[in-house]
Amino acid sequence: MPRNPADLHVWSLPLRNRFRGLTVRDGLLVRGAAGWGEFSPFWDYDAAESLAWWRAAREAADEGWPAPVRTHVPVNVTVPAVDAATAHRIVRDSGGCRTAKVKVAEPGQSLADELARLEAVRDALGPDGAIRVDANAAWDLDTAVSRLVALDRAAGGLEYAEQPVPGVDDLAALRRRTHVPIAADESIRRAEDPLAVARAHAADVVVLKVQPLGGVRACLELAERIGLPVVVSSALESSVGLAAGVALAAALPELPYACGLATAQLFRADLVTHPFRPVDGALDVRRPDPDPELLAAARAPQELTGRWAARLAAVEARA
Ligand SMILES: O=C(O)CCC(=O)C1=CC=C[C@@H](O)[C@@H]1C(=O)O
Ligand SMILES: [Mg+2]
Repeated sequence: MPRNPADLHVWSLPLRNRFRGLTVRDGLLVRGAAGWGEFSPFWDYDAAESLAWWRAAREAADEGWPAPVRTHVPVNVTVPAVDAATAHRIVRDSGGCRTAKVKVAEPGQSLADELARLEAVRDALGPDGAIRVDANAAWDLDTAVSRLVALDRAAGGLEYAEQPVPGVDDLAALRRRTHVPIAADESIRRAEDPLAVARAHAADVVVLKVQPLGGVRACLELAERIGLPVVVSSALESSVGLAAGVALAAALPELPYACGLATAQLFRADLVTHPFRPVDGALDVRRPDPDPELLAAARAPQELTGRWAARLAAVEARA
């Protein structure tokens, strides 16, 4: 069904540090009977791959989400591939997060940069915090084996390594060659068959993201079928989109790990008056509405709005 243009808002918000190669994040909000949904596939996702993201936005706008079973969601602070001093500050100012996820394998950076970052994060977190790393599938198997030895030592122990290598077979092989637990992210969210990870015993933990996996209900069903511990992470959404991740984390029967949903901290501005910021290392389970003034301030330039309209039309043609 075509949407009323008044119910669609294209936004663009600056990030504090480069993340996933981006310094600005943009997306589209859609309003329906159940509230606001967010559609914000990264620009390297084509129309076919963006369809799941649109399903998630439609679920938020038209149906809403299943009831929560908890009132708070423990979260990790996300540390981009920044220098050690910045990493230290990000962890210190994280709102009490006891888990840090540190980006590694950034193009142009050395192992020494990563070791310094991890040491700084450990220093800021103290001895009892948990540190995980995310390599976004950048290493080959042998590199991953040796890097994890060094990073594990610098961090004073790693909780897990997220997607150190690309494929399911390599994840499974790496898991046999390291004592660091393995989490699968891209092998779930960009895979033809997200259950292959479980069949191949390729991971100890799976990362689920609401938009790329087609909504909160789709993720709950997938979590049940995968049968491995789940970490809910954001896809770098505004706080309107983050609410869907929070709803998933709040509805999962078990939540043994901190979730990667504290990414509002990576934004310089947001669309809601009270963005999702951790207090005592956890987010409140709630669903904030966008603030009209903040929406107006984040309004995308006309050229970008046109590109999102074209993108949405291409995705809807496939829906
Ligand atoms: O998990 C987190 O702490 C934050 C979310 C996060 O890291 C990501 C969000 C969006 C895009 C991805 O490159 C990245 C990830 O790989 O998990
Ligand atoms: Mg990841």
